[in-house]
Amino acid sequence: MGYSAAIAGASGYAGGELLRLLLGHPEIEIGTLTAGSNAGTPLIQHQPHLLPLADRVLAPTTVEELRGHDVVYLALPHGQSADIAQQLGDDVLVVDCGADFRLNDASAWERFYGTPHAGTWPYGLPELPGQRDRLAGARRVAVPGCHVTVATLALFPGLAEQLVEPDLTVVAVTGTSGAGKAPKPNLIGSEIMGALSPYGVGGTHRHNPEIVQNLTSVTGEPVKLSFTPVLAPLPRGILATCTAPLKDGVTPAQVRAAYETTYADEPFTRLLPEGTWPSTAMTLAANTTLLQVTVDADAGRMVVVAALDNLTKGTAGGAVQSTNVALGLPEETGLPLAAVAP
Ligand SMILES: NC(=O)C1=CN([C@@H]2O[C@H](COP(=O)(O)OP(=O)(O)OC[C@H]3O[C@@H](n4cnc5c(N)ncnc54)[C@H](OP(=O)(O)O)[C@@H]3O)[C@@H](O)[C@H]2O)C=CC1
Ligand SMILES: CC(=O)N[C@@H](CCC(=O)OP(=O)(O)O)C(=O)O
Repeated sequence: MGYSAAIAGASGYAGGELLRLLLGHPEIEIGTLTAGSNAGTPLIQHQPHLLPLADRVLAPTTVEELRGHDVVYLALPHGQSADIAQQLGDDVLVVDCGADFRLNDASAWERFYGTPHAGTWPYGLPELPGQRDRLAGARRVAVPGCHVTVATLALFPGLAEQLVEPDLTVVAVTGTSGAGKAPKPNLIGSEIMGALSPYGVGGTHRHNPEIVQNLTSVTGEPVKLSFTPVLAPLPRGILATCTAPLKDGVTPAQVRAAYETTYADEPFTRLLPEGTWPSTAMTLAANTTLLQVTVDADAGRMVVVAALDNLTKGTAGGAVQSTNVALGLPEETGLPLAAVAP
């Protein structure tokens, strides 16, 4: 094994998925695992699916515990990363699954998160144009939000190829693990089961500025976005339906060709054969984003449907993918392409 990795937040959902993936990574050895209030307890109590790590005990989340590794993954609540990262050397690769270092615009951060902006790190979405070069050799990586990954991958090819107007709608149906393990008032089992519930409606969700940032970086012009997340009674997965007005004269063949070309060589993002629509089940536990694109001629809009697993490509898989790029390893190392079915 070439590298050692510590995981802060190992008792949580993102930490658990990182561990599941790293157990299959041939170049990364799992080092210290830390938690907050659950420090001192066995990992297996919180992650009973991770039997190979049954002998591990969670340490407290301190810089001393995290030091001495080549890679440190932070899978902590927002706002916890800056202090730790500052105390880790510039030679350590720090990969933050939280939001703290994703946004360029301090005023957007303050508006949506309500705290002072900590800064901006290289953004962990290798599929974005030019991003692999920015991630190669990086020692700090900000992993995107899960809704942001799916919406960005669904929309940027149409925008980059100037096929659609930058006036976008995204409706993303999401599983509950996106909200983390900590109890939440809108995540009471008997109220979630059997219900679909919108939240963060009307441009208020904190992923709005992040999606806009990514898509603006591709178009170079302002982007208008209406984003609506919808909570669904399933543990993991996001299915996003994304639309944009077609520019005059653009044909369905041009739209399909743009997506085929953009994703032809991408290891994890695939345009499905015509007529096959993505579902969350097709991406379960895989690091994939599956897409289908069509044109609604009557509405004059491009329609892209995209699915991913919020814990795999949407968090931990994306984090490992960017780790591979940053360390100069083959990008696919340790990352599953095959999902679980049925
Ligand atoms: N879930 C998802 O789909 C996605 C999550 N993310 C991001 O990943 C990060 C982790 O999310 P997730 O795993 O879902 O959250 P969880 O609530 O499931 O896990 C949070 C983890 O952080 C630890 N923790 C909480 N408070 C503290 C503290 N004060 N000091 C040290 N450790 C603490 C918890 O430890 P303990 O068990 O001891 O409380 C636990 O290990 C978040 O920033 C989230 O936004 C990003 C994209 C998608
Ligand atoms: C179901 C649910 O609540 N999902 C979360 C997605 C969290 C995520 O992607 O992570 P960050 O918080 O790190 O951005 C949400 O919509 O806020």
